[in-house]
Amino acid sequence: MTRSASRAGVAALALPFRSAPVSATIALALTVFAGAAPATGAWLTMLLVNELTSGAPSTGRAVFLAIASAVAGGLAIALLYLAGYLGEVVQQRVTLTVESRLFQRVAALPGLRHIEDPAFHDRLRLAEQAAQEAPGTVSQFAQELVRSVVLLTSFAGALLVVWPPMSLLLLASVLTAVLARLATARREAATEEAWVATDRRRLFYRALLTDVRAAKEIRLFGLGTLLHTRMIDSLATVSHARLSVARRGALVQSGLALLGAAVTGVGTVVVATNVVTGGSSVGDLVLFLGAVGGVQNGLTAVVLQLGEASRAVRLFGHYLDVLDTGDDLPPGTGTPAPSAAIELRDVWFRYGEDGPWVLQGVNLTIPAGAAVGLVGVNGAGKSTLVKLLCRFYDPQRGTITWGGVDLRELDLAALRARIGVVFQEFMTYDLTAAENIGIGQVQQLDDRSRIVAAARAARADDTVAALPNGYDTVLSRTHTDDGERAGVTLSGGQWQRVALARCLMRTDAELMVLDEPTSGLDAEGEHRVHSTLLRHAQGRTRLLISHRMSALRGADLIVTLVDGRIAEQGSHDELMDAGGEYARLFRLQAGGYQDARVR
Ligand SMILES: Nc1ncnc2c1ncn2[C@@H]1O[C@H](COP(=O)(O)OP(=O)(O)OP(=O)(O)O)[C@@H](O)[C@H]1O
Repeated sequence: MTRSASRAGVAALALPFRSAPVSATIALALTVFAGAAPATGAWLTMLLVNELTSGAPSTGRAVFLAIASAVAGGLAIALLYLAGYLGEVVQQRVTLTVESRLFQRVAALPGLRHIEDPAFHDRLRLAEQAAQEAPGTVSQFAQELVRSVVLLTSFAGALLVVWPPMSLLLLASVLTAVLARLATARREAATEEAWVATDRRRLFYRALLTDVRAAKEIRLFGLGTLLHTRMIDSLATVSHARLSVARRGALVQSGLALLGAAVTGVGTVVVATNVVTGGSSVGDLVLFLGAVGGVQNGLTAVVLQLGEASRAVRLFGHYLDVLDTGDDLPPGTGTPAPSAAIELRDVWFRYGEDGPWVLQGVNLTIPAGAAVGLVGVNGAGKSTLVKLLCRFYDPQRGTITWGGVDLRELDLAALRARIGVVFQEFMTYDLTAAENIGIGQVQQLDDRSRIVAAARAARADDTVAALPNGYDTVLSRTHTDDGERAGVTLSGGQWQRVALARCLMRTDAELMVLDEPTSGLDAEGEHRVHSTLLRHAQGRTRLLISHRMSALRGADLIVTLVDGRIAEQGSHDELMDAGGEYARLFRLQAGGYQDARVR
């Protein structure tokens, strides 16, 4: 076993004892008792048979032995059931621990690198599966092993007394079975690893088929059959791979079972012949058959569990890997200075090591308290720049400073607490309206007056107040609230106002970023948002991204981004006079509104 496999094995084995120490220990003790019970029963049966065939049997002894043998059998079964229940208790506690630790790690990842990495998602899926299974499987194996060791020790004496070579024959057949099962387990684990991406695709198609947001397109474009076919094809591919490994394993195991039966046959013939020649008693034959049956059943169970455990241990390594995943951004500890300018100096950024540069040597000063408009065609790099300001990634070259301090040196939570953003792809949460707004400042989630104030500032108050249950209405088509009342959903523009209200919950934020904040709003709504922002964000630094050029006209500074480079910057008038990219885009849009009847 490699070092990492033994580490995974020990960790998986320790998990039940860490999660539920008392239940796990009692379950183990009960299993040990249950392991000794069949051998005790077999000894008692042998004594009973010998008593009955002794020539002068005693009724009292025979009755005692019969009752004792029945009690031993009953006790063995009762103990197993009890151990089974405790095993379930342990399993539930392990599930809690595993889910909690796994998703605590995911939730604490500071940047977006891991969460955007398909390999990380593959590992996470394997980790979740394995961490659910492995502790139960490994501890079952450990219990089975303990039970079998007790059982084997108690039967070994019997086999050695009746026909010693039988022990060696059984040992040889068991070793072969163990090796074969381990090889199958390795193949099973490798198959899961090889096909996890396909399995995730299946889950993706399945989720799409039930996704309310995708439902309209799926129906209009008639995508149901396509998605269903792809989902089933993925499932069939994975099933086929699993079955082929299982088939090979079953063939090998049946061959080995036949070998075991042949060994038993040889032993039985030898002992039966001894009984005929008077070398052994009938009781000896009964004991021998009980011992061989007991040993073979016990060992078969152990070998099967061993296979499960070794497969689970290998996959459990992925769980440990996820827990060990390093932060995708090095931590900083500095405190941001209040009311300071943000400076980008020769910032170069690309998403992947081989990918194209998205930002190419950006130099920009965002003065404290200014309203800065960012303009550029699709894909120019505007949203990427916002993500760097929130430090979701670090630039490959150059620096971004706030108050003269590199963002990398600032405490990440403190940095992000200073920023309020309405992202271009903002979230619509299946939560209540109040929660949808309140999570903008999660410490104030229960502060209804603050939530209402934010909604008013974003002009979302009337809409929310008119909902069937006001601020407590669940904004969802697929979830009900605690009182089983169906949720409702908002229009695109109404959602946008709720997202804006969420951002405005951050009354202390020094930087407000609005990435396309008004694209879903009607003309009147857009005008209101801008006047709201002027009022509520006065004195704060504002970065506004919009394709509606008129929305940025009043900004203190307008910056044009072309292919990840700053092409020009200045006020609206300066840029119009310069006649560059900004003036071109502005005229293009303004031209669309010219109509002889409009003055
Ligand atoms: N997470 C990502 N991983 C890889 N590439 C990305 C990612 N996000 C954006 N890109 C790429 O970076 C480039 C710039 O995208 P960005 O979203 O910054 O543009 P934008 O100026 O905001 O465009 P738009 O006006 O369409 O919103 C695009 O080519 C895009 O494909």
